[in-house]
Amino acid sequence: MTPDFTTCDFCDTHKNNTDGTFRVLPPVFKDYGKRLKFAGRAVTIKCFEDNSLVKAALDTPGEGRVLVVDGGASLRRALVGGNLGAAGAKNGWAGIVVDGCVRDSAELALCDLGIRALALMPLPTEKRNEGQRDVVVQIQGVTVRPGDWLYADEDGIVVSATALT
Ligand SMILES: O=C([O-])CC(=O)C(=O)O
Repeated sequence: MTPDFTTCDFCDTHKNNTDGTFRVLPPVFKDYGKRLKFAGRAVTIKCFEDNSLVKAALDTPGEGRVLVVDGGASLRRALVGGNLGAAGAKNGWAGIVVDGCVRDSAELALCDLGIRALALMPLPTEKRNEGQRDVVVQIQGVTVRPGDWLYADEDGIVVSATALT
């Protein structure tokens, strides 16, 4: 089911927010998944050119949440590919937002969840089991905390400390 919201309406309502509870991600993310519009609470991962924790998360039930991956904006390795995308969809994740790269674009386009990332990169990571989960991350300089609400549609991606209606 497509969620019923628009990021533009949220921005109209919250554009004067000054306490940082409403945040807008920079418009640098491209869309690679089957769902353009998705929303859910954030689960965060911070990692660098190692997707061990991303795989571990997507292999567990997503319960409608969004996996937010602070990959340090690396353009050198792909943190999500076709297998991980398919696992995320099968396990009920609403979406994946990667401050970094993904690969297997043809397969990702068939995955029934949202996938946003900076770019495509065919090189995979080396899995060294390094990284952190459930920490405060910076996505393109914007803070995302575990449990924040993330809303993505054709116009952009916004993050809020509370559920938006
Ligand atoms: O396993 C990886 O590193 C990413 C990948 O290629 C996939 O998800 O298919």
